[in-house]
Amino acid sequence: MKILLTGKDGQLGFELARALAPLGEVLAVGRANCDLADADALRALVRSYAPDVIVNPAAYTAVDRAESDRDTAFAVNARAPGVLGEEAARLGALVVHYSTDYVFDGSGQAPYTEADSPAPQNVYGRSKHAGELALAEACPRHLIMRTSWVLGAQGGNFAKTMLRLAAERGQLRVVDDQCGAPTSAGLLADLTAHLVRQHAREGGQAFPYGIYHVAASGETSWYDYARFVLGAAREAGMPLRAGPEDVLPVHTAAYPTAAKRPANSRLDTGRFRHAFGLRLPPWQDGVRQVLQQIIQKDIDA
Ligand SMILES: NC(=O)C1=CN([C@@H]2O[C@H](COP(=O)(O)OP(=O)(O)OC[C@H]3O[C@@H](n4cnc5c(N)ncnc54)[C@H](OP(=O)(O)O)[C@@H]3O)[C@@H](O)[C@H]2O)C=CC1
Ligand SMILES: Cc1cn([C@H]2C[C@H](O)[C@@H](COP(=O)(O)OP(=O)(O)O[C@H]3O[C@@H](C)C(=O)[C@@H](O)[C@H]3O)O2)c(=O)[nH]c1=O
Ligand SMILES: [Mg+2]
Repeated sequence: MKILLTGKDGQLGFELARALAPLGEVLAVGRANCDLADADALRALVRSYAPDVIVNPAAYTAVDRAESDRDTAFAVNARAPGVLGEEAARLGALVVHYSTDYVFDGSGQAPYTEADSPAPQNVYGRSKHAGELALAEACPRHLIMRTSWVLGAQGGNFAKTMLRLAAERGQLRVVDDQCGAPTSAGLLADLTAHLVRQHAREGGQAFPYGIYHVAASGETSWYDYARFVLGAAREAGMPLRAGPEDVLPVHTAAYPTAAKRPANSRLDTGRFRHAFGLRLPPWQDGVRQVLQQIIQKDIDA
């Protein structure tokens, strides 16, 4: 099996390079050898490698920056998945792609299902939703995993931001009225490998292609997540100026950002768990694992 992996230096791409390695020959590309905003170059790359599977974690993920950089966000998040889909369809290849809780408007308290209509509130969310549609239309053999609040040891994320701020300051202010589930890149990569393997064995008519909500189980707010991270980091002996007790809860209105974020980022993962018979561990497990890796990296450095 030949697998083309984009975004190899991102949080998820880094973990996918590890998790996909035992399944076949993996061509892992990053920004340096594959600019996703260059549709012609992307098309040429897929044609020359002719993969059986394309795994596409590359994305424009700077949520606030996207508000003032709409064209790039759409080129990477909307157009590129369409191009990958078109080329995959010609090859009969599978495309695995990732999307976000930010496609929803975040109203209500109930977890969103795949049947709920997206209504993104920011440019990033609109570009990711456009990418879902472009891929699905171009290539019926797709798996789109909509996930939330991704964190990994490689790359940037909220947990790392909290560790950095807590090392610099004695107090942090974090919003407590946006809820979701932090999901580790390692978990998403391992789940992806299971799906790719299952597809290689029994792909075809019976395979449950489509869009799935995939996140760690449980839920939290950014505020409680920040407190959890600082508590675990302190237990592990990290030198921090601010601990969990130094995090102040604030309302979204008191923490202005360029992009509007959904208050409800809960994803109902029932469809995924039943279709593939896989369990989604609690978010705390993934956060603890990533923190251990970050701390180990610190010690090694
Ligand atoms: N991060 C999160 O919280 C969430 C992410 N997702 C989705 O999951 C997927 C993986 O996200 P994650 O790993 O966290 O994202 P990262 O931002 O960690 O990684 C994305 C990678 O894509 C690369 N990239 C961006 N633009 C281009 C381009 N024009 N050409 C080539 N490469 C490019 C980035 O490079 P560079 O660093 O140089 O820009 C980076 O290496 C994405 O589809 C994202 O939308 C879904 C929900 C939550
Ligand atoms: C740094 C910081 C953020 N916040 C708030 C802002 C925001 O509402 C929330 C999270 O901030 P961030 O900017 O780190 O997170 P953000 O970049 O919005 O994270 C999102 O990224 C994209 C790619 C996704 O797909 C989403 O699932 C989600 O993970 O916390 C504070 O309240 N205090 C702080 O000190
Ligand atoms: Mg961010």
